[in-house]
Amino acid sequence: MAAPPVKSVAVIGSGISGLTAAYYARRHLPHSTPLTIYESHPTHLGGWLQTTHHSVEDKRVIFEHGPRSLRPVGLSGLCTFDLIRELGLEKELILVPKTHPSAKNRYVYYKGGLNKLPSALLDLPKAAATVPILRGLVSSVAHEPFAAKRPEGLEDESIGAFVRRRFGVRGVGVDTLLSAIVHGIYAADLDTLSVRSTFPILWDLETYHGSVVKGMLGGAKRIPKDEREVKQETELKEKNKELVEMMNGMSVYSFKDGLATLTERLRTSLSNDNVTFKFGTPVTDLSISPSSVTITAGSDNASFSHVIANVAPKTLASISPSLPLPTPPSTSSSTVLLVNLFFPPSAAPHVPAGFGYLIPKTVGLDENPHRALGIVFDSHGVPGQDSAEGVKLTVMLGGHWWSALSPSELAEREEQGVELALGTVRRHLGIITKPILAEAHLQRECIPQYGVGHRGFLGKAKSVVEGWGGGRVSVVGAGWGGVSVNDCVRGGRDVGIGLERGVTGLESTLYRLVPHGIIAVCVAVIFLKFLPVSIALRFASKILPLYYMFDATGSATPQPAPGPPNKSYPYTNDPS
Ligand SMILES: C=Cc1c2[nH]c(c1C)Cc1[nH]c(c(CCC(=O)O)c1C)Cc1[nH]c(c(C)c1CCC(=O)O)Cc1[nH]c(c(C)c1C=C)C2
Repeated sequence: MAAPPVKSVAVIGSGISGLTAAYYARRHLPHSTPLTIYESHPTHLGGWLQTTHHSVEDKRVIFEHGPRSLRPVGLSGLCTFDLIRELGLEKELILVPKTHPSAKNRYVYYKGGLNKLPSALLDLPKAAATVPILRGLVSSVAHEPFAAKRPEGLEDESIGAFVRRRFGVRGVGVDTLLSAIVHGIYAADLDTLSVRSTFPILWDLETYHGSVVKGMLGGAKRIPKDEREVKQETELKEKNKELVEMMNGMSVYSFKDGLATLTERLRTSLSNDNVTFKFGTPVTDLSISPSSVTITAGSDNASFSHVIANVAPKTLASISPSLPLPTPPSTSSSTVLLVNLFFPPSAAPHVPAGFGYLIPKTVGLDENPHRALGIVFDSHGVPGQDSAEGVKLTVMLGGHWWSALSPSELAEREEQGVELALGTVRRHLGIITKPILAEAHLQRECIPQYGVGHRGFLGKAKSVVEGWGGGRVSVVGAGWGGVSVNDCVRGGRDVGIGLERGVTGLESTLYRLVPHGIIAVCVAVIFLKFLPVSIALRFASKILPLYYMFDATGSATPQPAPGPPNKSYPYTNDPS
Protein backbone atom coordinates (compact mmCIF):
# COMPACT_ATOMS: atom_id res chain seq x y z
CA MET A 1 0.00 0.00 0.00
CA ALA A 2 1.41 3.42 -0.96
CA ALA A 3 1.90 5.81 1.96
CA PRO A 4 -0.56 8.73 2.01
CA PRO A 5 0.92 12.09 0.95
CA VAL A 6 2.12 14.27 3.83
CA LYS A 7 0.05 17.48 3.90
CA SER A 8 0.16 18.46 7.56
CA VAL A 9 1.82 16.97 10.63
CA ALA A 10 1.04 17.02 14.34
CA VAL A 11 3.47 15.89 17.02
CA ILE A 12 2.00 14.93 20.40
CA GLY A 13 4.57 15.55 23.14
CA SER A 14 7.62 17.78 23.09
CA GLY A 15 10.20 15.45 24.65
CA ILE A 16 13.52 15.00 22.89
CA SER A 17 11.97 12.29 20.64
CA GLY A 18 9.05 14.49 19.55
CA LEU A 19 11.23 17.55 18.96
CA THR A 20 13.78 15.54 16.99
CA ALA A 21 11.02 13.98 14.85
CA ALA A 22 9.60 17.46 14.22
CA TYR A 23 13.05 18.81 13.35
CA TYR A 24 13.83 16.15 10.75
CA ALA A 25 10.29 16.28 9.37
CA ARG A 26 10.73 20.04 8.92
CA ARG A 27 14.02 19.50 7.11
CA HIS A 28 12.59 16.85 4.79
CA LEU A 29 9.15 18.21 3.97
CA PRO A 30 8.36 21.31 1.90
CA HIS A 31 8.50 24.44 4.03
CA SER A 32 4.80 25.05 3.31
CA THR A 33 3.73 21.83 5.09
CA PRO A 34 2.33 22.97 8.44
CA LEU A 35 3.67 21.33 11.59
CA THR A 36 2.02 21.58 15.02
CA ILE A 37 3.47 20.41 18.34
CA TYR A 38 1.09 19.68 21.23
CA GLU A 39 2.58 19.86 24.72
CA SER A 40 0.43 19.23 27.78
CA HIS A 41 2.62 21.30 30.06
CA PRO A 42 1.84 25.05 30.00
CA THR A 43 5.45 26.21 29.57
CA HIS A 44 8.03 23.46 29.69
CA LEU A 45 9.33 21.73 26.61
CA GLY A 46 11.94 18.99 26.36
CA GLY A 47 10.49 16.25 28.57
CA TRP A 48 13.02 14.86 31.02
CA LEU A 49 15.91 17.00 29.81
CA GLN A 50 15.76 19.58 32.56
CA THR A 51 18.66 21.88 33.34
CA THR A 52 18.45 24.71 35.83
CA HIS A 53 21.03 27.46 36.38
CA HIS A 54 21.90 28.79 39.84
CA SER A 55 24.13 31.48 41.14
CA VAL A 56 26.61 31.26 44.01
CA GLU A 57 28.35 34.58 44.70
CA ASP A 58 27.92 35.59 41.07
CA LYS A 59 29.32 32.32 39.85
CA ARG A 60 27.29 29.68 38.02
CA VAL A 61 26.17 26.22 39.14
CA ILE A 62 24.21 23.95 36.81
CA PHE A 63 21.81 21.31 38.08
CA GLU A 64 20.52 18.53 35.87
CA HIS A 65 17.21 17.09 37.03
CA GLY A 66 17.28 14.24 34.53
CA PRO A 67 20.02 12.81 32.33
CA ARG A 68 23.34 14.65 32.55
CA SER A 69 25.68 13.20 29.96
CA LEU A 70 25.61 11.34 26.66
CA ARG A 71 27.69 8.45 25.47
CA PRO A 72 29.30 8.81 22.01
CA VAL A 73 28.76 5.21 20.95
CA GLY A 74 26.78 3.14 18.47
CA LEU A 75 24.36 4.04 15.75
CA SER A 76 22.14 5.92 18.19
CA GLY A 77 25.18 7.94 19.28
CA LEU A 78 25.84 8.84 15.64
CA CYS A 79 22.25 10.05 15.28
CA THR A 80 22.84 12.46 18.16
CA PHE A 81 26.08 13.68 16.49
CA ASP A 82 24.03 14.36 13.38
CA LEU A 83 21.54 16.43 15.34
CA ILE A 84 24.33 18.34 17.12
CA ARG A 85 25.95 19.16 13.78
CA GLU A 86 22.65 20.18 12.20
CA LEU A 87 21.97 22.53 15.11
CA GLY A 88 25.50 23.94 15.07
CA LEU A 89 26.16 22.96 18.69
CA GLU A 90 29.72 21.64 18.29
CA LYS A 91 31.23 24.60 20.13
CA GLU A 92 28.90 24.11 23.08
CA LEU A 93 30.19 20.65 23.92
CA ILE A 94 32.12 19.54 26.99
CA LEU A 95 34.01 16.32 26.27
CA VAL A 96 35.18 13.92 28.95
CA PRO A 97 38.07 11.70 27.82
CA LYS A 98 38.32 8.04 28.74
CA THR A 99 41.49 8.87 30.65
CA HIS A 100 39.63 11.25 32.98
CA PRO A 101 39.22 10.01 36.59
CA SER A 102 35.43 10.07 36.20
CA ALA A 103 35.69 7.64 33.30
CA LYS A 104 38.19 5.41 35.05
CA ASN A 105 36.94 5.39 38.61
CA ARG A 106 33.54 3.83 39.02
CA TYR A 107 32.27 2.42 42.25
CA VAL A 108 29.64 0.12 43.68
CA TYR A 109 28.63 0.44 47.33
CA TYR A 110 28.97 -2.96 48.96
CA LYS A 111 29.89 -4.30 52.39
CA GLY A 112 29.90 -0.87 53.96
CA GLY A 113 32.17 0.88 51.48
CA LEU A 114 32.88 1.91 47.93
CA ASN A 115 34.18 -0.94 45.78
CA LYS A 116 36.25 0.41 42.92
CA LEU A 117 35.72 -1.43 39.69
CA PRO A 118 38.93 -2.04 37.75
CA SER A 119 39.47 0.23 34.77
CA ALA A 120 42.47 -1.44 33.18
CA LEU A 121 43.66 -4.91 32.46
CA LEU A 122 46.63 -4.64 34.77
CA ASP A 123 44.41 -3.78 37.74
CA LEU A 124 42.36 -6.91 37.34
CA PRO A 125 44.24 -9.52 39.31
CA LYS A 126 44.51 -7.28 42.33
CA ALA A 127 40.90 -6.12 42.09
CA ALA A 128 39.49 -9.62 41.80
CA ALA A 129 41.41 -10.64 44.88
CA THR A 130 40.67 -7.62 47.04
CA VAL A 131 37.41 -5.94 46.00
CA PRO A 132 34.56 -7.64 47.91
CA ILE A 133 31.96 -7.31 45.18
CA LEU A 134 34.25 -8.90 42.60
CA ARG A 135 35.59 -11.69 44.74
CA GLY A 136 32.73 -14.15 44.57
CA LEU A 137 32.11 -13.79 40.88
CA VAL A 138 35.01 -15.78 39.58
CA SER A 139 33.42 -19.21 39.90
CA SER A 140 30.18 -17.95 38.28
CA VAL A 141 32.08 -16.82 35.22
CA ALA A 142 34.06 -20.04 35.02
CA HIS A 143 30.79 -21.98 35.20
CA GLU A 144 28.90 -20.05 32.53
CA PRO A 145 30.26 -21.76 29.38
CA PHE A 146 29.12 -25.08 30.83
CA ALA A 147 25.62 -23.98 31.80
CA ALA A 148 22.72 -25.95 30.32
CA LYS A 149 21.33 -24.91 26.96
CA ARG A 150 18.46 -22.43 26.87
CA PRO A 151 15.18 -24.32 27.29
CA GLU A 152 13.38 -24.95 24.01
CA GLY A 153 10.74 -22.33 23.23
CA LEU A 154 11.95 -19.76 25.79
CA GLU A 155 11.36 -16.40 24.10
CA ASP A 156 12.35 -14.01 26.87
CA GLU A 157 12.97 -13.90 30.60
CA SER A 158 13.92 -11.42 33.29
CA ILE A 159 17.52 -10.21 33.54
CA GLY A 160 17.79 -11.86 36.96
CA ALA A 161 16.48 -15.22 35.68
CA PHE A 162 18.86 -15.11 32.71
CA VAL A 163 21.89 -14.34 34.82
CA ARG A 164 21.09 -17.00 37.41
CA ARG A 165 20.41 -19.56 34.66
CA ARG A 166 23.74 -18.86 32.94
CA PHE A 167 26.01 -17.89 35.85
CA GLY A 168 24.42 -19.80 38.71
CA VAL A 169 24.01 -18.51 42.24
CA ARG A 170 27.45 -18.58 43.74
CA GLY A 171 29.11 -16.20 46.17
CA VAL A 172 28.21 -12.55 45.70
CA GLY A 173 26.70 -13.39 42.34
CA VAL A 174 26.77 -11.70 38.97
CA ASP A 175 23.18 -10.69 39.68
CA THR A 176 24.23 -8.51 42.63
CA LEU A 177 26.60 -6.49 40.48
CA LEU A 178 24.10 -6.32 37.67
CA SER A 179 21.33 -5.16 40.02
CA ALA A 180 23.44 -2.04 40.68
CA ILE A 181 23.79 -1.36 36.98
CA VAL A 182 20.07 -1.85 36.43
CA HIS A 183 19.51 0.71 39.21
CA GLY A 184 21.76 3.18 37.34
CA ILE A 185 19.96 2.83 34.04
CA TYR A 186 16.38 1.83 34.74
CA ALA A 187 16.02 2.53 38.48
CA ALA A 188 14.43 -0.91 38.33
CA ASP A 189 14.56 -4.40 39.77
CA LEU A 190 16.49 -6.79 37.55
CA ASP A 191 13.92 -9.49 38.29
CA THR A 192 11.16 -7.61 36.47
CA LEU A 193 12.89 -6.34 33.31
CA SER A 194 13.14 -8.25 30.05
CA VAL A 195 16.69 -9.35 29.24
CA ARG A 196 15.94 -9.28 25.51
CA SER A 197 14.79 -5.66 25.57
CA THR A 198 17.34 -4.27 28.01
CA PHE A 199 20.52 -6.32 27.44
CA PRO A 200 19.89 -7.93 24.05
CA ILE A 201 23.60 -8.54 23.60
CA LEU A 202 23.50 -11.18 26.37
CA TRP A 203 20.58 -12.98 24.79
CA ASP A 204 22.20 -12.83 21.36
CA LEU A 205 25.55 -14.11 22.60
CA GLU A 206 23.76 -17.11 24.04
CA THR A 207 21.72 -17.59 20.86
CA TYR A 208 24.66 -17.46 18.46
CA HIS A 209 27.52 -18.80 20.59
CA GLY A 210 25.74 -20.97 23.16
CA SER A 211 27.45 -18.98 25.93
CA VAL A 212 27.96 -15.34 26.88
CA VAL A 213 31.62 -15.85 27.78
CA LYS A 214 32.43 -17.94 24.70
CA GLY A 215 30.65 -15.41 22.51
CA MET A 216 32.69 -12.58 23.94
CA LEU A 217 35.90 -14.47 23.44
CA GLY A 218 34.94 -14.93 19.81
CA GLY A 219 34.30 -11.20 19.50
CA ALA A 220 30.54 -11.76 19.10
CA LYS A 221 31.34 -12.55 15.48
CA ARG A 222 28.37 -14.73 14.72
CA ILE A 223 25.76 -12.19 15.74
CA PRO A 224 24.36 -11.00 12.43
CA LYS A 225 24.36 -7.26 11.79
CA ASP A 226 21.33 -5.71 10.21
CA GLU A 227 22.25 -4.43 6.75
CA ARG A 228 20.12 -1.30 7.12
CA GLU A 229 21.97 -0.44 10.31
CA VAL A 230 25.36 -0.96 8.72
CA LYS A 231 24.40 1.31 5.81
CA GLN A 232 22.97 3.99 8.07
CA GLU A 233 26.06 3.86 10.26
CA THR A 234 28.40 4.29 7.29
CA GLU A 235 26.40 7.24 5.99
CA LEU A 236 26.22 8.95 9.37
CA LYS A 237 29.95 8.47 10.00
CA GLU A 238 30.73 10.04 6.67
CA LYS A 239 28.36 12.97 7.19
CA ASN A 240 29.58 13.66 10.71
CA LYS A 241 33.27 12.98 10.22
CA GLU A 242 34.46 15.91 12.30
CA LEU A 243 32.33 15.03 15.28
CA VAL A 244 33.30 11.37 15.01
CA GLU A 245 36.94 12.43 15.14
CA MET A 246 36.36 14.90 17.94
CA MET A 247 34.64 12.19 20.03
CA ASN A 248 37.36 9.63 19.44
CA GLY A 249 38.75 8.64 22.85
CA MET A 250 35.88 10.30 24.73
CA SER A 251 33.92 8.56 27.45
CA VAL A 252 30.90 10.88 27.71
CA TYR A 253 29.98 14.43 26.75
CA SER A 254 27.56 17.15 27.72
CA PHE A 255 26.99 20.83 26.91
CA LYS A 256 28.46 23.89 28.60
CA ASP A 257 24.95 25.03 29.50
CA GLY A 258 23.63 21.57 30.29
CA LEU A 259 21.72 18.95 28.34
CA ALA A 260 18.66 21.15 27.87
CA THR A 261 20.81 23.03 25.32
CA LEU A 262 19.70 20.36 22.88
CA THR A 263 15.97 20.85 23.39
CA GLU A 264 16.25 24.64 23.67
CA ARG A 265 18.09 24.83 20.36
CA LEU A 266 15.50 22.56 18.75
CA ARG A 267 12.79 24.83 20.03
CA THR A 268 14.48 27.94 18.59
CA SER A 269 15.06 26.27 15.27
CA LEU A 270 11.48 24.99 14.99
CA SER A 271 9.91 28.26 16.19
CA ASN A 272 11.63 30.07 13.31
CA ASP A 273 10.47 27.53 10.79
CA ASN A 274 6.70 27.40 10.33
CA VAL A 275 6.05 25.25 13.38
CA THR A 276 3.20 26.03 15.79
CA PHE A 277 3.58 25.13 19.47
CA LYS A 278 0.42 24.47 21.45
CA PHE A 279 1.38 24.51 25.13
CA GLY A 280 -0.93 23.50 27.96
CA THR A 281 -3.02 21.37 25.62
CA PRO A 282 -3.20 17.72 26.69
CA VAL A 283 -4.45 15.59 23.83
CA THR A 284 -7.52 13.67 24.94
CA ASP A 285 -8.51 11.89 21.75
CA LEU A 286 -6.94 10.62 18.57
CA SER A 287 -9.25 9.24 15.90
CA ILE A 288 -8.62 8.04 12.40
CA SER A 289 -10.58 8.33 9.18
CA PRO A 290 -9.57 7.23 5.67
CA SER A 291 -8.32 10.74 4.83
CA SER A 292 -6.94 12.18 8.09
CA VAL A 293 -6.20 11.86 11.79
CA THR A 294 -8.16 14.07 14.15
CA ILE A 295 -6.72 15.33 17.40
CA THR A 296 -8.88 16.60 20.25
CA ALA A 297 -7.11 18.75 22.81
CA GLY A 298 -9.50 20.42 25.25
CA SER A 299 -12.18 22.10 23.17
CA ASP A 300 -9.92 22.17 20.13
CA ASN A 301 -10.35 19.70 17.23
CA ALA A 302 -7.89 19.65 14.35
CA SER A 303 -7.21 17.21 11.52
CA PHE A 304 -3.82 16.32 10.07
CA SER A 305 -2.61 14.02 7.34
CA HIS A 306 -0.01 12.58 9.78
CA VAL A 307 0.47 12.32 13.52
CA ILE A 308 3.67 11.48 15.43
CA ALA A 309 2.83 10.34 18.95
CA ASN A 310 5.63 10.88 21.48
CA VAL A 311 3.68 9.06 24.16
CA ALA A 312 4.02 5.72 25.98
CA PRO A 313 1.94 2.71 24.86
CA LYS A 314 -0.56 3.03 27.70
CA THR A 315 -1.19 6.71 26.91
CA LEU A 316 -1.60 6.01 23.21
CA ALA A 317 -4.13 3.29 24.03
CA SER A 318 -6.05 5.60 26.35
CA ILE A 319 -6.34 8.49 23.86
CA SER A 320 -7.13 6.25 20.88
CA PRO A 321 -10.02 4.00 21.97
CA SER A 322 -10.44 2.52 18.48
CA LEU A 323 -6.77 1.44 18.28
CA PRO A 324 -6.60 -2.27 19.21
CA LEU A 325 -3.15 -1.96 20.80
CA PRO A 326 -2.16 -5.08 22.78
CA THR A 327 -1.36 -4.52 26.44
CA PRO A 328 2.41 -4.29 27.03
CA PRO A 329 3.84 -6.79 29.56
CA SER A 330 4.56 -3.88 31.86
CA THR A 331 2.78 -0.56 31.84
CA SER A 332 4.74 0.86 34.73
CA SER A 333 7.60 3.35 34.78
CA SER A 334 10.10 4.09 37.52
CA THR A 335 9.73 7.17 39.67
CA VAL A 336 13.06 8.60 40.81
CA LEU A 337 13.70 11.21 43.48
CA LEU A 338 16.63 13.28 42.24
CA VAL A 339 18.36 15.46 44.79
CA ASN A 340 20.99 17.95 43.59
CA LEU A 341 23.47 19.19 46.19
CA PHE A 342 26.19 21.82 45.91
CA PHE A 343 28.78 22.35 48.65
CA PRO A 344 30.94 25.51 48.62
CA PRO A 345 34.73 25.19 49.06
CA SER A 346 34.45 26.05 52.77
CA ALA A 347 32.16 23.04 53.30
CA ALA A 348 33.37 20.86 50.44
CA PRO A 349 33.32 17.20 51.45
CA HIS A 350 35.93 14.80 50.23
CA VAL A 351 34.54 12.53 47.53
CA PRO A 352 36.73 10.17 45.53
CA ALA A 353 37.71 11.44 42.09
CA GLY A 354 35.29 9.40 40.05
CA PHE A 355 31.93 9.15 38.40
CA GLY A 356 29.98 8.13 41.47
CA TYR A 357 28.60 4.89 42.82
CA LEU A 358 25.66 2.56 42.44
CA ILE A 359 24.00 0.54 45.17
CA PRO A 360 23.02 -3.10 44.52
CA LYS A 361 19.65 -4.53 45.45
CA THR A 362 21.22 -6.72 48.14
CA VAL A 363 22.44 -3.81 50.29
CA GLY A 364 20.03 -3.93 53.21
CA LEU A 365 17.93 -1.23 54.84
CA ASP A 366 20.41 -0.96 57.71
CA GLU A 367 23.04 0.32 55.28
CA ASN A 368 20.71 2.08 52.89
CA PRO A 369 17.76 3.22 54.98
CA HIS A 370 16.38 5.72 52.47
CA ARG A 371 16.50 3.38 49.48
CA ALA A 372 19.08 5.29 47.48
CA LEU A 373 19.90 3.80 44.08
CA GLY A 374 23.16 5.61 43.52
CA ILE A 375 25.04 8.88 43.77
CA VAL A 376 26.69 10.80 40.95
CA PHE A 377 29.75 12.98 41.66
CA ASP A 378 28.74 15.61 39.13
CA SER A 379 31.67 17.95 39.67
CA HIS A 380 33.93 15.11 38.50
CA GLY A 381 31.46 13.65 35.98
CA VAL A 382 31.17 16.72 33.75
CA PRO A 383 34.15 18.85 34.76
CA GLY A 384 34.25 22.54 34.01
CA GLN A 385 30.51 23.09 33.66
CA ASP A 386 30.21 25.33 36.73
CA SER A 387 32.16 28.54 37.20
CA ALA A 388 31.63 28.31 40.98
CA GLU A 389 34.18 26.25 42.89
CA GLY A 390 32.76 23.46 45.00
CA VAL A 391 31.50 19.89 45.09
CA LYS A 392 28.31 18.91 43.28
CA LEU A 393 26.48 15.64 43.86
CA THR A 394 23.21 14.09 42.72
CA VAL A 395 21.60 11.55 45.00
CA MET A 396 19.03 9.30 43.31
CA LEU A 397 16.49 7.46 45.43
CA GLY A 398 13.38 5.36 45.04
CA GLY A 399 12.78 3.72 41.68
CA HIS A 400 11.40 0.21 42.08
CA TRP A 401 11.77 0.41 45.86
CA TRP A 402 8.92 2.89 45.88
CA SER A 403 6.67 1.27 43.30
CA ALA A 404 4.01 0.42 45.89
CA LEU A 405 3.88 3.90 47.44
CA SER A 406 0.71 5.97 47.09
CA PRO A 407 0.82 9.44 45.48
CA SER A 408 0.67 11.06 48.90
CA GLU A 409 3.51 8.91 50.24
CA LEU A 410 5.58 9.86 47.20
CA ALA A 411 4.81 13.54 47.74
CA GLU A 412 5.98 13.13 51.32
CA ARG A 413 9.29 11.62 50.11
CA GLU A 414 9.72 14.59 47.78
CA GLU A 415 9.21 17.02 50.63
CA GLN A 416 11.78 15.16 52.72
CA GLY A 417 14.02 14.70 49.68
CA VAL A 418 16.97 16.84 50.74
CA GLU A 419 17.03 15.30 54.23
CA LEU A 420 16.91 11.78 52.78
CA ALA A 421 19.80 12.62 50.47
CA LEU A 422 21.88 14.18 53.24
CA GLY A 423 21.18 11.17 55.46
CA THR A 424 22.45 8.93 52.68
CA VAL A 425 25.68 10.83 52.02
CA ARG A 426 26.31 11.02 55.76
CA ARG A 427 25.85 7.23 56.09
CA HIS A 428 27.90 6.24 53.04
CA LEU A 429 30.49 8.98 52.61
CA GLY A 430 30.65 10.50 56.08
CA ILE A 431 29.59 13.91 54.77
CA ILE A 432 28.40 16.12 57.61
CA THR A 433 28.83 19.56 56.08
CA LYS A 434 25.84 21.47 54.70
CA PRO A 435 25.27 22.21 51.05
CA ILE A 436 24.71 25.81 49.98
CA LEU A 437 22.28 24.72 47.26
CA ALA A 438 19.96 21.73 47.42
CA GLU A 439 16.89 20.79 45.40
CA ALA A 440 14.72 17.70 45.35
CA HIS A 441 12.67 16.78 42.28
CA LEU A 442 10.43 13.76 42.17
CA GLN A 443 10.53 12.61 38.56
CA ARG A 444 7.27 10.72 38.34
CA GLU A 445 7.22 7.76 35.97
CA CYS A 446 10.35 8.94 34.19
CA ILE A 447 11.86 5.62 33.06
CA PRO A 448 9.67 3.09 31.24
CA GLN A 449 10.07 -0.52 32.37
CA TYR A 450 10.33 -3.06 29.58
CA GLY A 451 8.73 -6.17 31.04
CA VAL A 452 9.38 -9.75 29.95
CA GLY A 453 7.86 -10.10 26.47
CA HIS A 454 8.29 -6.42 25.52
CA ARG A 455 9.86 -7.35 22.21
CA GLY A 456 6.89 -9.55 21.28
CA PHE A 457 4.62 -6.65 22.22
CA LEU A 458 6.54 -4.31 19.87
CA GLY A 459 6.10 -6.77 16.99
CA LYS A 460 2.34 -6.89 17.51
CA ALA A 461 2.12 -3.15 18.12
CA LYS A 462 3.84 -2.46 14.81
CA SER A 463 1.24 -4.36 12.78
CA VAL A 464 -1.63 -2.87 14.80
CA VAL A 465 -0.40 0.73 14.38
CA GLU A 466 0.26 0.08 10.69
CA GLY A 467 -3.20 -1.39 10.11
CA TRP A 468 -5.00 1.26 12.13
CA GLY A 469 -3.07 4.31 11.00
CA GLY A 470 -2.59 3.26 7.37
CA GLY A 471 0.77 5.07 7.30
CA ARG A 472 -0.59 8.21 8.99
CA VAL A 473 0.41 7.41 12.58
CA SER A 474 3.92 6.91 13.97
CA VAL A 475 5.16 6.46 17.53
CA VAL A 476 8.39 7.68 19.14
CA GLY A 477 9.79 7.90 22.67
CA ALA A 478 11.35 5.92 25.45
CA GLY A 479 8.18 3.92 26.10
CA TRP A 480 8.80 1.87 22.96
CA GLY A 481 12.34 1.01 21.98
CA GLY A 482 15.20 2.34 24.12
CA VAL A 483 15.35 4.66 27.10
CA SER A 484 18.56 6.60 26.44
CA VAL A 485 18.64 10.09 24.94
CA ASN A 486 20.54 8.63 21.99
CA ASP A 487 17.80 6.03 21.45
CA CYS A 488 15.14 8.76 21.60
CA VAL A 489 17.02 10.90 19.08
CA ARG A 490 17.44 7.95 16.79
CA GLY A 491 13.75 7.04 16.96
CA GLY A 492 12.70 10.65 16.35
CA ARG A 493 15.10 11.02 13.44
CA ASP A 494 13.92 7.80 11.77
CA VAL A 495 10.30 8.94 11.94
CA GLY A 496 10.95 12.55 10.90
CA ILE A 497 12.85 11.38 7.84
CA GLY A 498 10.51 8.46 7.11
CA LEU A 499 7.10 10.17 7.25
CA GLU A 500 6.66 10.09 3.49
CA ARG A 501 7.24 6.34 3.56
CA GLY A 502 4.55 5.89 6.19
CA VAL A 503 6.83 4.48 8.91
CA THR A 504 5.37 3.45 12.27
CA GLY A 505 8.52 4.27 14.24
CA LEU A 506 8.77 0.64 15.37
CA GLU A 507 10.72 -0.64 12.39
CA SER A 508 14.20 -0.19 13.80
CA THR A 509 13.30 -0.95 17.42
CA LEU A 510 12.66 -4.51 16.33
CA TYR A 511 16.16 -5.06 15.01
CA ARG A 512 17.92 -2.54 17.21
CA LEU A 513 20.44 -3.78 19.71
CA VAL A 514 20.35 -1.44 22.66
CA PRO A 515 24.07 -1.08 23.29
CA HIS A 516 24.19 -2.07 26.90
CA GLY A 517 27.17 -4.35 27.03
CA ILE A 518 27.51 -3.60 30.69
CA ILE A 519 27.15 -7.04 32.14
CA ALA A 520 29.29 -8.42 29.39
CA VAL A 521 32.02 -6.11 30.58
CA CYS A 522 31.59 -7.08 34.22
CA VAL A 523 31.75 -10.70 33.34
CA ALA A 524 34.77 -10.13 31.18
CA VAL A 525 36.62 -8.31 33.89
CA ILE A 526 36.42 -11.27 36.18
CA PHE A 527 37.05 -13.84 33.53
CA LEU A 528 40.18 -12.14 32.33
CA LYS A 529 41.92 -13.08 35.51
CA PHE A 530 42.05 -16.69 34.38
CA LEU A 531 43.11 -16.21 30.85
CA PRO A 532 46.54 -16.45 29.36
CA VAL A 533 47.72 -12.92 28.62
CA SER A 534 47.52 -13.25 24.83
CA ILE A 535 43.88 -14.30 24.84
CA ALA A 536 43.14 -11.77 27.53
CA LEU A 537 44.52 -8.94 25.46
CA ARG A 538 42.49 -9.96 22.45
CA PHE A 539 39.44 -10.19 24.62
CA ALA A 540 40.14 -6.89 26.30
CA SER A 541 40.54 -5.05 23.03
CA LYS A 542 36.97 -6.02 22.22
CA ILE A 543 35.36 -4.98 25.41
CA LEU A 544 37.46 -2.70 27.51
CA PRO A 545 37.57 0.04 28.66
CA LEU A 546 34.98 -0.09 31.32
CA TYR A 547 33.07 2.91 30.15
CA TYR A 548 29.93 0.84 29.85
CA MET A 549 29.87 0.71 33.60
CA PHE A 550 26.91 2.96 34.29
CA ASP A 551 28.03 5.76 32.05
CA ALA A 552 26.19 6.76 28.93
CA THR A 553 23.14 8.50 27.88
CA GLY A 554 20.09 9.27 29.88
CA SER A 555 16.51 8.93 28.97
CA ALA A 556 13.61 9.85 28.24
CA THR A 557 10.63 11.62 26.95
CA PRO A 558 7.39 10.10 27.91
CA GLN A 559 4.44 11.37 29.77
CA PRO A 560 2.79 12.21 32.09
CA ALA A 561 3.78 15.80 31.59
CA PRO A 562 7.10 16.14 33.30
CA GLY A 563 9.18 19.04 33.97
CA PRO A 564 10.39 21.92 35.93
CA PRO A 565 6.75 22.13 36.54
CA ASN A 566 7.58 19.69 39.30
CA LYS A 567 7.76 21.37 42.59
CA SER A 568 11.28 21.79 43.81
CA TYR A 569 12.14 22.02 47.46
CA PRO A 570 14.97 24.43 48.01
CA TYR A 571 17.06 23.66 51.03
CA THR A 572 17.88 26.44 53.36
CA ASN A 573 21.23 26.19 54.95
CA ASP A 574 20.02 27.59 58.20
CA PRO A 575 22.31 26.67 61.08
CA SER A 576 19.47 27.09 63.56
C1 LIG B 1 16.30 10.03 36.46
C2 LIG B 1 17.41 9.31 36.58
C3 LIG B 1 17.88 8.38 35.58
C4 LIG B 1 18.37 7.09 35.86
N1 LIG B 1 18.68 6.48 34.70
C5 LIG B 1 18.40 7.28 33.67
C6 LIG B 1 17.89 8.51 34.19
C7 LIG B 1 17.47 9.66 33.37
C8 LIG B 1 18.60 6.92 32.29
C9 LIG B 1 19.92 6.35 32.01
N2 LIG B 1 21.04 6.48 32.76
C10 LIG B 1 22.06 5.83 32.15
C11 LIG B 1 21.59 5.23 30.98
C12 LIG B 1 22.43 4.39 30.03
C13 LIG B 1 22.35 4.80 28.63
C14 LIG B 1 23.26 4.05 27.67
O1 LIG B 1 23.51 4.59 26.61
O2 LIG B 1 23.72 2.95 27.93
C15 LIG B 1 20.25 5.56 30.87
C16 LIG B 1 19.30 5.18 29.78
C17 LIG B 1 23.43 5.77 32.62
C18 LIG B 1 23.68 6.71 33.73
N3 LIG B 1 23.28 6.46 34.99
C19 LIG B 1 23.67 7.49 35.78
C20 LIG B 1 24.33 8.44 35.01
C21 LIG B 1 24.92 9.73 35.50
C22 LIG B 1 24.35 7.96 33.72
C23 LIG B 1 24.97 8.63 32.57
C24 LIG B 1 23.90 9.29 31.79
C25 LIG B 1 23.06 10.27 32.56
O3 LIG B 1 23.52 11.35 32.80
O4 LIG B 1 21.91 9.97 32.91
C26 LIG B 1 23.42 7.60 37.20
C27 LIG B 1 22.08 7.16 37.63
N4 LIG B 1 20.95 7.19 36.90
C28 LIG B 1 19.92 6.69 37.62
C29 LIG B 1 20.40 6.35 38.89
C30 LIG B 1 19.59 5.77 40.01
C31 LIG B 1 21.75 6.65 38.90
C32 LIG B 1 22.62 6.50 40.05
C33 LIG B 1 23.82 6.89 40.20
C34 LIG B 1 18.53 6.52 37.18
